[in-house]
Parts: sequence; C-alpha cells; structure tokens
Amino acid sequence: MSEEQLEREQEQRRVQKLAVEIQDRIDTLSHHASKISSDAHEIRRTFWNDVTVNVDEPDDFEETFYSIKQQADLLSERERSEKQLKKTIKTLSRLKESPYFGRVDFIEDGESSSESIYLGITSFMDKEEQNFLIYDWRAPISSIYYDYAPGPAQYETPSGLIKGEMTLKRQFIIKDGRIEGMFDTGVTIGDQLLQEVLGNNANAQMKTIVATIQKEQNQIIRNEKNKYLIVQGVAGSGKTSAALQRVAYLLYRHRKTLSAQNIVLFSPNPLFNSYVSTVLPELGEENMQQTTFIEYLGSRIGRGLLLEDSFSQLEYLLNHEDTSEYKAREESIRLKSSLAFKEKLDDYIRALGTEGLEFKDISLKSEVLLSNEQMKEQFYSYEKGISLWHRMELLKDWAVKELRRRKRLERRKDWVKEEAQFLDKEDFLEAFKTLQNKGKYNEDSFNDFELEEKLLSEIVVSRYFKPIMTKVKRLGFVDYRRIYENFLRKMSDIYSLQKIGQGEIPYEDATPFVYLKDKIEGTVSFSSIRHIFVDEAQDYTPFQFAYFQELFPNSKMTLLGDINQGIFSHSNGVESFLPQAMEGEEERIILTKSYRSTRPIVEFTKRILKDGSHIEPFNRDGSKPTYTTCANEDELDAKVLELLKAQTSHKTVAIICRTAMESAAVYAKLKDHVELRLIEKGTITFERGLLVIPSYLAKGIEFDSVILYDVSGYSRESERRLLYTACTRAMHELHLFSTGAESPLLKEAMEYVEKSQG
Ligand SMILES: Nc1ncnc2c1ncn2[C@@H]1O[C@H](COP(=O)(O)OP(=O)(O)OP(=O)(O)O)[C@@H](O)[C@H]1O
Repeated sequence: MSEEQLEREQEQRRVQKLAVEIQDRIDTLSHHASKISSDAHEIRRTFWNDVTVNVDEPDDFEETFYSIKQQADLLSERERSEKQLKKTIKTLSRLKESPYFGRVDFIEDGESSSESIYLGITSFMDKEEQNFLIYDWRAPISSIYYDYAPGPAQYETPSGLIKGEMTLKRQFIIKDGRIEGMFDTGVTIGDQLLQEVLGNNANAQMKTIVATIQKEQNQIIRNEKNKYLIVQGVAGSGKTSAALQRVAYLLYRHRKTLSAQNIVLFSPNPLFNSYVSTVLPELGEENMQQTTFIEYLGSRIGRGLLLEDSFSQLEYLLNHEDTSEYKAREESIRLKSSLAFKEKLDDYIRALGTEGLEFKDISLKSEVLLSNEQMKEQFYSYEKGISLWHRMELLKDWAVKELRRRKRLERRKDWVKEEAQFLDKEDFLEAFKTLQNKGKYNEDSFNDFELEEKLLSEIVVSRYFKPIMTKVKRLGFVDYRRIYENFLRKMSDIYSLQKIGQGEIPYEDATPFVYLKDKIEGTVSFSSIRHIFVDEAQDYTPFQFAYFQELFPNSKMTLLGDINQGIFSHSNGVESFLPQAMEGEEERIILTKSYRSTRPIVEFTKRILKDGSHIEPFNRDGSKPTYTTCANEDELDAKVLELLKAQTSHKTVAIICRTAMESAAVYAKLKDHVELRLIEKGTITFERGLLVIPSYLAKGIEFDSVILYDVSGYSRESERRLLYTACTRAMHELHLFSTGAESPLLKEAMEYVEKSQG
C-alpha cells in the first residue's frame, strides 16, 4: 500500500471514529431535548393550575401578575433551550455527514511538535472537553488555512499574534461519512478542490464556500477594523459569497453581543433574497434581515404617491431614447444622485426653518378646522432656534389641543343630533360601556335623557374626529408633496413635477423626498442595527449612501459592487461607490479573479468592457461562447428552441433579454414549445429549469447556461455594462444570438466566440 493510501485510510478511520462520537453527542442532546420538550408540554398543560388568579384587590392583582409572569418565563426559557438544542442537533447531524473540509498541521514557534487542526462548519470537542477534534472555520487559528500555503504562517488572536510553521495543508471532500477526495495543497491554494466545486451545476440557491475561501476573500470576511469596508470585485469574484460568510463570521465572533437581528442586507431584488437565503442556515446560523432599498422607500412614501422602482426607471432609459424629455430626465437622474444635489436640498431644508412649509387644511365635512395658513402662522411663531422636527412636535400638540376644543364645540351642533338618530344600537351600547369604564359618566349626575343625548353626540363626533386625530398624531397634515414640489420648481424640474402632479414619484426623486420627510419629522434611525451590507453597491447613488449613514448611525457598512456592472445611468464613476464622507475610515479591497465562469467565457466577457484587462479567469476549462447570426426573428426562435431542447445536462438555463418587454415577448413565443418560466420584477422565488429573465433582474445570480436572446439590441455605449452583466451570469456555457448587424459593443470580443450562421 502506498504512503498516500495509508494516509487516506488513517484519515478515513478518523472520520469514522468521529462519526461515532458525534452520534453519541446527538443522542445525549436528543434525550435532553425530549426531556425539555415534555417539561414545556407539561407547563403548557398545567399553566393555569399553577397560576393563582385573584384580581379583587390591588395586592392580589400584583400577585396574579407575578404568578403568570413566572410561569410564562419558565415556559419561554424551556422553549428557548429546546430551540437551541434542536439547532445544535441539526448542525451536528450535518457535521456527522461531513465533519470537516480541511486540515493544517502547525508548529507554533517555541513548541517541539505540531498540532493537527481540522476545520469544519462548527467546532467539536472530545468528551472530556479537553481537545478540539474539529475547529470552527471562524476560529482565529483557522485563518491560516485560508491565508497561507505550507511554510511560515501566522494568525491573530485576541491576545496577540501567533507565529509558526505550517507543515501540512490538506483538503477533503467528505460525503455521507466517506472521504471522496483528499488533496495536499502546495502553493496554489485549493485549486483542485475549487475545480471540483466550480465544475458542479448551478443550484437554485447559492452555496457556502467555507472550504475554499480564497485569501483575498478571507480579508473581507474577517475585517473588523474599519467602519466602511468597500469591495470592488469583478463579476463572479465572490463578493456575495464573501459577504454571507462574513455575516456568519461576525455572528460567531460576537455571539454574545450580536444577533442576526442586528444585521441588514440590502439586496438588489426580492428574487436575490430567495437565492441567498440558504447559505447561513447551512452554516448553522440564522439569516440576517434582508430587504431591498425600494421596499424601504415604498414604506416611507406611503400610499399617496405611486413609487416608480429602479427597474421601471431603467426600462424607461432603455426604451425611450427617442423622446424629447429623455435627455432632460437622464440629466436629472444624474444630478439627483449627487452629493451636490443633497447640499441644495439641505439648503432648502434649512430655509424651511424660516418659511416655506406647507400644510394640508384639516377639515371636517368641508369645514376647515385648521387651515394651512393658521398652521404656518403657529409653526413660525415658535422660536427659530428650535429644530424643524421639534417645532413640528410642538405644532402637533397644539393642533391636537385645538381639535379637542373644536370637538367639544361640535357636539352641540344640529348635524350631530341628526346623525345620532341613525346610530346602531350596538354602537350605542359599546360606546356606553367604554365611557362608563373610563369613569366618564356618573349616572347620578344626569337624568336619563341628558345622559343619552350627550353620549350619542359624543359617539357621532368621535367617529369623525378619530381618523383626524390619528392623522394629526402621525404628522399627516404636513404637505410633504407640496414642499418637495416647491423645491423642484426652484430647480425648474419639469419632468418630475409633471409626474408628481399625476400622483407618481420617479425613482430618482424617491430618496430626496424621503430624506426631506425625515428631516421635517425628525430623522428615523435604526440604532439597533450594527452592520449593514449593501450588495450591488454600484447601483446606489452617493446621495443614497449619505442617507444610509444617517439611517444607520451605529452601523458598520460593507459595500460590495462592481463598477462595470453599474447598469443604472448614474453609476458612471468610482465616486458613486465611495462618497467623500467615508474617506479615512474605510478599507478598500479589490478582487480581480473571476470564479463563476469557465476561462473561455471570461476571456470573452472581459473584452466586452473597454478596460477589462485586469480581469483574471480562474483556470477552468469549457467550450468557447457561441455566436449565431440569424436572418430574422423566426429563425432565431427556432434556433433558440433547438438549443434549449439540447440543454439536458444543465439544471438552470436562462434566456436573458435586454428588457422586461422583450422577455415577455420571448416568453409568449416559446412557452408552448418548452417548459419555461418568466421572471419578472415581482418574482420572489428562484427555481431550477428553463427561464426567461430581463438582464437587470439576473444581477447577482448565475446559471449553468446562458442564452442571450438578441444581442443586436445592445448597441448604445450606455448598454455596454448591461451586456457585460448579462454575459457574466454564465457558469459553463454561453450562447449569443443575433438577427441584425454585429453589435459594436462586441467588436473586441468577437475573436473569442465560435461563430455560426443560422
Ligand atoms: N472561494 C470560492 N470557493 C468556491 N466557489 C467560489 C469561491 N468564490 C466564488 N465562488 C463561486 O463563484 C460564483 C460567483 O460568486 P458570487 O456570486 O459570490 O460572486 P459576485 O462577485 O457576487 O458576482 P457578481 O458580481 O457577478 O454577481 C459562485 O458560484 C460562488 O459559489
């Protein structure tokens, strides 16, 4: 038996021995869990028996309250432990199947023997709790596995730097308790294993990469020093992957103080949320909060205005070039993304301290109770030194008082008496009970008739005033829309004024509008959030980043993006990625190696860009992208169908179209011939199979094979990045189809395709 085989046998024996120990631990914990579960069940069953309920006297009431609380606390403590145990058991079961993926042997300086460190998704100790049989991949020592090849190595610990020598670095593929692959690594870290991993088919869900994290990715994952971590990484360089493993890392390192609730990921679209949702649970961690910025904007804008989303904005830019307003709008989008624009808005907000606020008249049945003018007068009567939002609070209190006074007066009016006659009996009884409970009416002090009349008027008036009061308390009387329109008027912004006039707010106005609203109301801030992650950061404007900083004042930020995938028109420079305000506190990491696509695909895609020479493919073989020229659309459809039917070895195949409009048309033409799914901006789950998707929704996602429907449609310079983004979604195969002339954007890249005629 060769030495290698011998080693492998030894390793296999270790895996088996470990599986037994893990199973023992699972059994013990399961036993414990079922005991807790039956305890909890028993508490639930006898909950009310063990509670002393007595509410006659205040003291008794207190006793009852504490008795209930005690039982409830006991129950929730049991439920928590049970949940925690079940989670641990689940992780251990996964560990049993595949206990680790790596091993390093390390001799610390000054020591005589080496220690073997086995790395897995969680740590596991021997029965005596003396030795780590598996180290968590996030433990300090584990970082040498990612950072070094055999030779001198070092790692940071809370108590200082540890130096030494790595004498062995081994990688494993272990499935169902069997070692399927074992590689000793030299200088190129994880090449063989990475080859294996990347060669697999795409899933509907993203995978974890803990076994093969690359050195520069590890820097992203473990960065703790900077407030802002900014990653510029080429398509497929592992930005999203690094971000997710970073979340897992942070949750592990700060488990006492940080929970998944304190972390927010801003995703490009809801589909992406579903795509990445399994990574953290696979690592035994809870998912962070996920949202899209548009979702947040929508919740702040409210129902009064219809919010255009970023995708519709892009559809506009892709489809309306011939219209007269196009240039003006494009310019306005650019302007509104800038910090200079924010300064203008800030000046305007400052000026609102002296004049310019607008309020909506507060009316009751077409009678104005408080007019815009009255409210303005009241507002501007307050001391000018008091902040806008503080004065707004004062105004609100004043308005509430005024309205209460009006309400009392209103009760005596004739219309109230008239309406009172039409009240339901139930309404009356209900209101009577409430008022009585509140102790407002003492039967002795009124005769029956007086009491009834007063009560009925109160009911009628309350019905009218309740919604008014609720609105006032939410500052619903501030006319944000008019205040913002006045600002747009100063800027002579005709397009946005017209849209807002029609009840729609263009995407470029949404952040400024919400920002203005926040400043008037008092900035909303999410102070419990400690980390925010912004994926596809190139699609956010400097204005939006500045806004993020105000929204999340206690948060570190990880921004991940690729300037070359900036497919919204404002993202045309590095400054959109790095607002000035962040300078000095940030670390910038640049990733140039692309792991997603095969080498021939990367050789092609990098040449779509004007300056893609820095993009480096991971060395994985595959066939050249194909480029098929068809005489017309019918022929193109036939060719695409033929290709789709031949793609049986792939799990996910996407036809990527330029716009949503084109996607819908292609879907309609092909759906009766093959099983297809159309992805639209509202789609929230991503499944395997054949799908049609607009280019900008495919952002961040990958497919085994990608078909670009008609590349002759991409002709403008502004579409170069869109085309690049679409092509870089392909992992193993890329096919381009065209009906017309060759796109000028592909001029440099055509050398790297296999051409054919339809
Ligand atoms: N270290 C790694 N080990 C294994 N796979 C990796 C590694 N890094 C990246 N990958 C794989 O490469 C692909 C691209 O990764 P990911 O989606 O994180 O890149 P990205 O930079 O966010 O891409 P894009 O900007 O194009 O959306 C994924 O399939 C991911 O699993």
